Amino acid sequence: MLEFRDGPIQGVIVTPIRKFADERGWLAEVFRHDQLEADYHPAMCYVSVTLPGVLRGPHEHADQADLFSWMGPGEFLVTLWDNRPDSPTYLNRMELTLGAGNPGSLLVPRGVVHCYRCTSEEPGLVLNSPNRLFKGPGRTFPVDEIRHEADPANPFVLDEAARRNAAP
Ligand SMILES: Cc1cn([C@H]2C[C@H](O)[C@@H](COP(=O)(O)OP(=O)(O)O[C@H]3O[C@@H](C)C(=O)[C@@H](O)[C@H]3O)O2)c(=O)[nH]c1=O
Repeated sequence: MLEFRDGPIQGVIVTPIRKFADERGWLAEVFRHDQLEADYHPAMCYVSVTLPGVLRGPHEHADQADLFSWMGPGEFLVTLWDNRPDSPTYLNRMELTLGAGNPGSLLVPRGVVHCYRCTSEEPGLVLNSPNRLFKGPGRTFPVDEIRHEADPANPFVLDEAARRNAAP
């Protein structure tokens, strides 16, 4: 059984999202190539909405890095685990709260297992700007995903469930 400990994960980057608000509403930058290493420049972007209480993941990518942006509506609890045996932070776990109350983006390198749960009473929105195309050019390749959530006995699935059950 894997033993996790709380701590930073090498290569994970958390960046606050600054909202420029005025009488019309607000505007925020989501990513800039001058602030991202070239290997992490996004290849595409998609948006998803997650219903209250619902968990997406945990899973990881063999090659892709995800660049998530949470800016509301909604709030999320995000959990990451370093699953790279050659990493100095192997088996470290990070938890973050991101969304309308704490807008931010999160770079998740390959090999870092990740999941997020919508914790608000309203559905939550997230953008993802990964550095690879989903299913590759023309959607002709297999999906790059290791879906830990498919196995209820998986250590990442069990760790997420244990922490949620222990939460006040
Ligand atoms: C990710 C993705 C999915 N889809 C389609 C496939 C499927 O029919 C539908 C829902 O996709 P999924 O079930 O893979 O969605 P989901 O399980 O929410 O996948 C996401 O989970 C979070 C935790 C992540 O880390 C992301 O990288 C992403 O993999 O959308 C695309 O067309 N393009 C995409 O880029």
